[in-house]
Amino acid sequence: MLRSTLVNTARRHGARAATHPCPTCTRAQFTSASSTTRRLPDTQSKRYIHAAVGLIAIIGVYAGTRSVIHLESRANVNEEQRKDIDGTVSGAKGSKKAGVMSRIDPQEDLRAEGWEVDGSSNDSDGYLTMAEVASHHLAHDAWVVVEGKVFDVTEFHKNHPGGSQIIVANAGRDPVHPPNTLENNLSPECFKGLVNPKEVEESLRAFEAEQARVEKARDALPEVETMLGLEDLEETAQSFLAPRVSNYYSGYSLDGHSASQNRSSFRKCRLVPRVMRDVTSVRPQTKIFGIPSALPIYVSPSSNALLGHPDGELNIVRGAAKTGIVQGVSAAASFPLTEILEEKAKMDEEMGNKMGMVYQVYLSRDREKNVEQLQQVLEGGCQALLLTVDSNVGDHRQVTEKLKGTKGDAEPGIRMGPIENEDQWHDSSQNWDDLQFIQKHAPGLPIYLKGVSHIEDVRLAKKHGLAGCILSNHGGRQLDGARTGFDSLRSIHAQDPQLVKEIELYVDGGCRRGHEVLQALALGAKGVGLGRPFLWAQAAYGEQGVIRAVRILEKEIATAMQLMGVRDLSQIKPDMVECIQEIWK
Ligand SMILES: Cc1cc2nc3c(=O)[nH]c(=O)nc-3n(C[C@H](O)[C@H](O)[C@H](O)COP(=O)(O)O)c2cc1C
Repeated sequence: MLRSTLVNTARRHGARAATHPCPTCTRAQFTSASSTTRRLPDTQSKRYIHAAVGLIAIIGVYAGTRSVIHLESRANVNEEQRKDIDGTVSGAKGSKKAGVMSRIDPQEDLRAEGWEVDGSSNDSDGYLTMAEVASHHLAHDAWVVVEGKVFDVTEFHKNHPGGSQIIVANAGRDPVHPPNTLENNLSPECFKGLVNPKEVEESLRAFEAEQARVEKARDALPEVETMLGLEDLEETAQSFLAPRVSNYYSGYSLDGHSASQNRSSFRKCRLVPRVMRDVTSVRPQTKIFGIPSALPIYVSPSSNALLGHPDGELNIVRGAAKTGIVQGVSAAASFPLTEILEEKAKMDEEMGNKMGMVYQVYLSRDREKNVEQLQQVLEGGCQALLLTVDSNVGDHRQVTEKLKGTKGDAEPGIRMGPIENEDQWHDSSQNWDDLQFIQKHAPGLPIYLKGVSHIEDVRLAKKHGLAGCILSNHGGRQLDGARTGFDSLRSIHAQDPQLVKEIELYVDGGCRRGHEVLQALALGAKGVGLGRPFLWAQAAYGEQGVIRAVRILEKEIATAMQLMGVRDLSQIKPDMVECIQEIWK
């Protein structure tokens, strides 16, 4: 009976969970060959996988301390399943369905299935309470609940491909995780026991209510055509997304100095247009990372698009393909790379044209993980590699660590423990010698270093035969106080204008207007990356939001080109931008 409760709960997380698993645990599975894993018994596993309830599972990372959310659609629940589900619910609430609450040892079934149950329980029915689970919320003592099962993830989180913090941030709670992902990567000893189904049901209900609210709010949004600037898209998305999602997207490290300066650094420049030139038609086309692009912009790789919208990164694939811009896919994307590539293949066919896609990687402490990843990237046909080098340790987003214990978040009062940098996907030993390893395992792929600030590092990148650098402070999400990408470009251009011509430079961080793109181009950048704007756009309007964001920028870029008196991007010269000390308010 208990098992049926669990299975029914799992059914509610069924079919799409199998195809849209937790991004981070997808990558855990991707690397699971070498780890000690314990699969669910076959029968149970099959029932989970074949369950027909539509689920869109989202595991979200929210700024620094990260959160897990799944969106579930019950639209395709058939009558039989609905009875099952409702029966489970009413059973859990003490209905006439006998058994669920009256078991002496609810863990017996699980033992029979081969789980090691240590007999932990602290309520009269033999279950663990959520209060008990909540007391294990620190990096060195971390439990999570998945489908009513409690796991000790203290050791596991250190190797979690999506980073340690996502697990630690969810320690002590039920992150409403899809079945057959996290638990498949845990050894039997990690299993601690079961949570009372009543409590599991309550958390699902709260989750469903929140999902219904978001869906309703999204349906009531103004037409996408009313969005006139990128900031409209951001405001619109923020108006209805859950605080933890907004907070994750807008999040920054420590005091947010770098994040706010990203925006303001563009205001330290004035454009100096040329006049009386025929600019009846302008050509904003260029190459980004060596790939033809309709505009001198690209989607900067940003994790967890699924947090904001059930189609997540797939929205960006479609929007980028339809508008002809290059998409940077994050190593921490919510969808597995295979699914993103499948969507790309569909779009390539539909558009009769190969869209541009590049993949972002972090160096793992376990290089074997990178080898598998790079193989997938090569086989999948990504056209360049962005190696993010500004994240050799995990981020420190105090603002969201605080949110973890505030109203609207799951368990008031819970705070993160001391930050422990044990995360395998941030390697503080990374250095220039590692480039050989990447070059060896990604033969033929142009490599760009993402997150460079210092001119000497640009010179070293050139010396090591890299295709280019992205001047960036990671959207202000890593080293707070780090110089902005645009300021780095200004400084490097001022010190060594020749260098800017000898290696491709890109900029990201804070760019929100077409004329700002031109400012960067005037100082020698090949293009500008935008991160948050595409996350907000897809969160609010899905694919249409991404298309709208690109159209807004296209119009702004084309108009700015006309007003600057340039017909194509090669006509934008350094003397057309003047940098000043004061910041325009
Ligand atoms: C929510 C979010 C997630 C991000 N995830 C990644 C990532 O996985 N890898 C990476 O290299 N950069 C990541 N970034 C940084 C972006 O690629 C980019 O550097 C930054 O967002 C640019 O600033 P902007 O958002 O102001 O345009 C992320 C940024 C945000 C906002």
